[in-house]
Amino acid sequence: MVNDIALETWTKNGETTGLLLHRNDKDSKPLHDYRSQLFVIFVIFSVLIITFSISVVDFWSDNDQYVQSLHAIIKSKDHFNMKNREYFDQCAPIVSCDYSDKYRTSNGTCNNPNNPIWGSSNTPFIRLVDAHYSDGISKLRASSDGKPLPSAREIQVKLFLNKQIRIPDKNNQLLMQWGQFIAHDVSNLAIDTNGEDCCAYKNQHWVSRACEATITIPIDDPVYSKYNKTCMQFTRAMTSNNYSCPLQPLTFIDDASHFIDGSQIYGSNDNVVSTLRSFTGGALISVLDNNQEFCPHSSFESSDTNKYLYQSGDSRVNLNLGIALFHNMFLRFHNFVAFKLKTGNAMWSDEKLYQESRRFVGAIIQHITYTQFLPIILGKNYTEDEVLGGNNKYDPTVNPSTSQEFSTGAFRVLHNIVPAQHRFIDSNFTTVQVVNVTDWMNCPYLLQQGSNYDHLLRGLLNTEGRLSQPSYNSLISYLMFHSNNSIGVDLLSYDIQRGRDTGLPPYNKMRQLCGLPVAKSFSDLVDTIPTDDIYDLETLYSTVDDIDFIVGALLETPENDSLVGNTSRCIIGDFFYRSRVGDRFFYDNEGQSGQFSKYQLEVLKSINLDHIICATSSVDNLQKNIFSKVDNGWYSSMKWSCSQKYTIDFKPWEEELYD
Ligand code: HEM
Ligand SMILES: [Ca+2]
Repeated sequence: MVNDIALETWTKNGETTGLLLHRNDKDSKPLHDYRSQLFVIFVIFSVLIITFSISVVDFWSDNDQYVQSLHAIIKSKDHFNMKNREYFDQCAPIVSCDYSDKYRTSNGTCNNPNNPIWGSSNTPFIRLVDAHYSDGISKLRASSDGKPLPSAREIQVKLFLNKQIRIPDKNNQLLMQWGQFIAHDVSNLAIDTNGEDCCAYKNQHWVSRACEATITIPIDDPVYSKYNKTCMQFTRAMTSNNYSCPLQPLTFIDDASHFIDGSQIYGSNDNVVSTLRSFTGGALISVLDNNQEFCPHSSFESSDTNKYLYQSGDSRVNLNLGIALFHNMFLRFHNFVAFKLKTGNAMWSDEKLYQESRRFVGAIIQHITYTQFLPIILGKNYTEDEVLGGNNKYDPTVNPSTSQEFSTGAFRVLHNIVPAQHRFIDSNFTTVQVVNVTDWMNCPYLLQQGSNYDHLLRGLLNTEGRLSQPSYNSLISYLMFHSNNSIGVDLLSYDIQRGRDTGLPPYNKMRQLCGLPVAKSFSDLVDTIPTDDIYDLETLYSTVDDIDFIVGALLETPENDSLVGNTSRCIIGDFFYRSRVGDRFFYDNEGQSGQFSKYQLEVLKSINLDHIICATSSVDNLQKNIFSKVDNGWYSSMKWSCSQKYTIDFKPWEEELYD
């Protein structure tokens, strides 16, 4: 009996005295004799001891977890197999693979020999934590007391808007642009844009699924109230149902190949790939304008010359001028590499030149991301220890898929470094134009006029970035996708609402996953969030368990030399760790069919973003650290010229030499 109770008490982990008394009341016989009383005292005493030891165990296990490395928590072998099992059981396509092939497939299939569709396009984002919906299936999460959560825009207004810090960052705007470029390599969540004006139907009895989650704007909103707007257009994301795979709870599909493989340049499936290839000399199709090379134009509204859009491997190529610039830069770089490889290998076919150039470009994108970008985003030590740590052996048990928590949550925190404006800087270092980011969304033609391509690139290089902070810039906070005569939408409201749309777990759950103690009350958040913000959170949310992930993550004080707080760093670090170790074609993996030769690898490791800029633009002087802003006063001493420093040696690719 004692053992039974003790065992039950132990297994219930802390729910002790109540359980015991309840069981005694109900189950035990009246206590008549002294022996029985002694027995009760003994039991109570044991329970007290057990209770005490459990709290000690809890205390230590919390703290123990706290110091555990990220991988010990997330990398457990079965974790990912369990999470998306339904998809794999019911909907996964069957593919046939040739594992001796040296090149990646366009959609990312056949990377993992045991699970050939892991990380391929049109497969689900993986969940690190189970989906959180109020009905367990698809309805947006509610507060713990059952009431609706505060509106996403109300949170933006009360917690973030107008808290902009205008201290310039030591990093330049190019850093932000690399981040978005990589985001689009690994993550593309299709949105159900059915053309409906959802706010027009808001109060009707029935609304389409896409329109279920419009964002309520508070009546005293400092911006939207001037336009009498109380509802923000928002449509829900597509789910696996839209991909003929009905699953519950909702499961979301990544349209991009999850690997860092340049799929945003080349396309994530064979159809897109073939529309972008010229099929001569391994090159991609391009247009020449004023002696400069640009991405091909899509036929959309081509009658109006100013309204052309670029075509590339990712549908968001035209989203903003900076991302369009990067697509053009990498198109040029691919064609530059193909040309150089052809020069050294006259016999290579178009196919061979295309695949070798793509493999080269993909390797450089990984190299820049892991050695130049991540040390700034996550901090140098964290990147070295947690993301690059260990040997460079491929581990087929690691699932490389993009996580929902990374894509809809942690990586979006870096929307806080998106600047409101870009500068166009000419070769004399004079600013010739300043543009609002929000005035040139889905409208890239400015980039192609005169020397604007080089001017914007010089602007990104030589303009201080927006300091990482708990707010987004004021323009993307109400002018996203605006037209001439209408106000736009707010990116932070979208990020919060998208988190709810995709069933992201709340902030406290993410803390727990990352080894932080679960906050039992708002005041427990003090280890990661400044006190003033905790007070504000308390006025908005019913309990500490209700806080949206991105809201908590944005408020977290950045860790050491990183740009993000503890939980974002953990989730971003997890993704980039898995994306390296779980990618059979990772550029410096040893012992795999796609492995580069020793000399090729030496060259690849010596190349960085500087080389790409030098090879593809007329910018000819670059700061030693490409993502840092250098004062132009120090111009000559702080910069290296392209011809001195940034040539690329293609000799190790000349087959004749190494056959
Ligand atoms: C001018 C710069 C940028 C603009 C205008 C922009 C805009 C957007 C928009 C409109 C969305 C979709 C919102 C939704 O409907 O849910 C989005 C998604 C996203 N953004 Fe940005 N963004 C920018 C820069 C960045 C940067 C710097 C990062 C990270 C370093 C980033 C990471 C992401 C991620 C991970 C997603 C989700 C992608 C997906 O799965 O579809 N963005 N962004
Ligand atoms: Ca990719």
